[in-house]
Amino acid sequence: MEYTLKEHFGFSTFRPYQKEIIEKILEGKDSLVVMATGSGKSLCYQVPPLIAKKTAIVISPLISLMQDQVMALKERGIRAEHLSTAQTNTSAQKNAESGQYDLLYMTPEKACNVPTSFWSRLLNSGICLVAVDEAHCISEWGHDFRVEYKQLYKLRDVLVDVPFVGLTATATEKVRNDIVGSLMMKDPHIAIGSFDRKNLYYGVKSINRGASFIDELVAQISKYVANSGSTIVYCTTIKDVQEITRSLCEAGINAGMYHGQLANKAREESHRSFIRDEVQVMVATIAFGMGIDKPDIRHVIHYGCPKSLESYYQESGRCGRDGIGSDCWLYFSRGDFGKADFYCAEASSENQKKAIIDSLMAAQRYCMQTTCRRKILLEYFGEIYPSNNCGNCDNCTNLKEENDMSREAFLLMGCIQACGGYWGLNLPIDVLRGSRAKKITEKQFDNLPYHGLGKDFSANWWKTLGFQLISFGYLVETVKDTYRTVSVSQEGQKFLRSCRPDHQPPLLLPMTSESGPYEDNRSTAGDSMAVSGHDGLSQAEVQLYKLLLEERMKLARSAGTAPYAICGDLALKKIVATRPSTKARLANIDGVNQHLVTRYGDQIIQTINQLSKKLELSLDGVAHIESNNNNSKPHTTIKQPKDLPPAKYSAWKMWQEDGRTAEQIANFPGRSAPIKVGTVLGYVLDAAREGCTVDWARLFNEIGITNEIAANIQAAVLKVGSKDKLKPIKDELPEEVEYAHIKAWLTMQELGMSIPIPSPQQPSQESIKNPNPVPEKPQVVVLDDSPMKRQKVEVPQLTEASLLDWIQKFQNGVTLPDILRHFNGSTGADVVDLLSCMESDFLIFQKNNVYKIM
Ligand SMILES: Nc1ncnc2c1ncn2[C@@H]1O[C@H](COP(=O)(O)OP(=O)(O)OP(=O)(O)O)[C@@H](O)[C@H]1O
Repeated sequence: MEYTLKEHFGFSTFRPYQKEIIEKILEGKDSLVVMATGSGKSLCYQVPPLIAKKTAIVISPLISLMQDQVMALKERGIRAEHLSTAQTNTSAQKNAESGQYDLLYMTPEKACNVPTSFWSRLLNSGICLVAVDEAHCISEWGHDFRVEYKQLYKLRDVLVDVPFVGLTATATEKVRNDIVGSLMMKDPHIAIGSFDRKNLYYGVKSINRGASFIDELVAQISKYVANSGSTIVYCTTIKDVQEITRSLCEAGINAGMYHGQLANKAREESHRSFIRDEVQVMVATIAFGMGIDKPDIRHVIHYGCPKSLESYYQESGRCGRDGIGSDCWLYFSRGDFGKADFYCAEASSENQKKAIIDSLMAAQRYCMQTTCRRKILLEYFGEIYPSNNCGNCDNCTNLKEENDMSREAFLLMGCIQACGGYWGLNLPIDVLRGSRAKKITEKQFDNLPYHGLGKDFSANWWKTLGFQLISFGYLVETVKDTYRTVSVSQEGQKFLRSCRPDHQPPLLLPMTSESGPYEDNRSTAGDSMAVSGHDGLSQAEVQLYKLLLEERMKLARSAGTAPYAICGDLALKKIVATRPSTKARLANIDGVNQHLVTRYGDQIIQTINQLSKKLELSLDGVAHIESNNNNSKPHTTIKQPKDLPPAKYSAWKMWQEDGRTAEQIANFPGRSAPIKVGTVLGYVLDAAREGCTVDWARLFNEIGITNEIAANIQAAVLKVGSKDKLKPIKDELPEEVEYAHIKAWLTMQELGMSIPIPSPQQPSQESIKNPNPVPEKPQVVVLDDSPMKRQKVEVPQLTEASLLDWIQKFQNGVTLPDILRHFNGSTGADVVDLLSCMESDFLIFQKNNVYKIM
């Protein structure tokens, strides 16, 4: 499975749930997969056909979505095709029948209407699964119900014993049950992942609609465009789409437009040019929806509040699907919340109407609350978020001023209590604002002492305060059927008891854009790059990245495909950070698949060589860029990490960014007294542990860690069996191996990186000093702590076949020291050279310093 993952997708590890789901499918079990957008669901049905060597049928709701997926799969060397009205290849169906595709995409209509003979023939060739993508379309409770999806159960009669897999990014329990029932799943394996999109930054801002805001938006988007990556601007009306597109184009930004009134052809063209990076910005209504399978969208902007949090989660979820930090900004104006009647026009029953209003209220609450946005979103979907501060939304990153709201809180809570505590927020607010509506006079709420005391503030202002008091626990919201009521909590009662009409104890609440202006210290434009920017790449590396983006664009154009299908942004950043000089090193980068190496490898290596020379960048460093998808924050940073003292940070900066040696830093003239070289090195290693990028190849070179030394340290660590104490390790090593070597090697290991072995073209210093360090005659060696523990081994001749043969014997792989010891009659450089060639030919691969057979 891991080999298939690396060969075709370029990744070396599975994401959470992927492996177990694939295993279940291969066992023939029906499965339901409910995982967030961008979490890697597709891989769960894309890997099994490559292992089982049988076709996977994928039911997908949109032709454009199928086309994009087929395009990307072909770029990974996978045989994929779609059967739909848009298919121009007349023999596709015949080819499919004879099992010529690994993945065959079909619309539900097509799947239900092809003749049974088609299925029989394909069954003969072999079908390993039927995947129903966007499976929530099956359910009338889902937000995209498609009646044709309901017919899919009929395939069960024909495809007996074929496992069915339902996949969706949003599904309530009702929807889940519908999927399982409708697809007649038998005791399915159910995998439900977290909905937290850790790499997304959520921000909200209240705006005044109009020309000046649009100017601001255009200025902000032009910064995004300059920094590469795609942007979607979602608007609530077609008029807004047209206006914003016009403003962007007038500012020279290449923007496309997508909405329901465009002709089909124009929509397809818009979609195509966005996918292929011919336009960087798409301004659209929500019609630009489910079919967007582009992994490198860096910004999703909502101009106007969406009608529900479900829609917001879906639409903002198109952002950063490749796991790189990306931004979701929502700009709302007060008018957005007055659209309930407009949305309710679609409702056919009273219940539906209530549900629509409720959804809009939830979106309004999301906009107005001052607590963690991620928590609000996740808890809305029933997931418990364990912290009150995610550190990646505006409310958690902005220092907001606090206001004493004691009097206003006293009025609102007092009024809610006086009205009985069984209304929503609207009625008590109307009472405070002095309304004499029938509902109020009938209940004689106009006689309450609170009546009219709050007319200085708008209803929205009071609502914001109400939401804040809910989020701080002074009010509680209760949902019964579809009604929400708000009452005073125990905490609120305590506050009320301590109040007198002329005096209330202080109650500090953060200022909101409604309760008073606040400065967003991570303002919408420039600073957002701090999250979605270039992850600790140096200036020269950013330049290299931009040049490689252009090269990727050229490759994509000549191949008639999308740039992301050639190579994802994250893998490209890793290429930039490592600057591989050989195809083997390129192949070893996470995200680089065999097809990419075989097809474009030479060209990429040549380009990197040329551009790196021009930008004075060294080759063969170690990448330290991570996606933000697995809980972890990006490792690389150019800002000072919180836990790194300034002295260490400045030593690291001088070493890594200014290119000084540890010795130069130790004796830097600006210092009051010189410090030890070892101390500087220790600082650099501490900085690496705190997430700062370190050019390990340079460090190893500077302190003299050769291939041999690295191999010796690894062997000593294995022998000692612990990395906690340095002395026992040092005692196992030759005199010339220093503590500094051991510390550097261990730190690199701790950070999960591979040894920067000098490339074959650049022989290690060791091999220059001592060109033939090993005895010429084969000899007998005794290995004490390696996969071949206590075996006597005849030292064999080093050839590709003998090396392959030998590695093959060890299921858990072998380390470089193991190989060096086994092929003791060959020089280290020869072994490394051969290993590199075999890696670039995808015969073997390296993970955590262990070589395994592909
Ligand atoms: N094991 C992995 N390691 C690294 N990246 C991965 C892995 N699995 C998937 N990805 C990447 O994650 C991104 C999102 O994957 P995918 O398209 O499968 O998500 P999804 O869950 O199907 O999203 P959606 O709900 O939008 O369809 C892709 O760029 C994919 O290449």
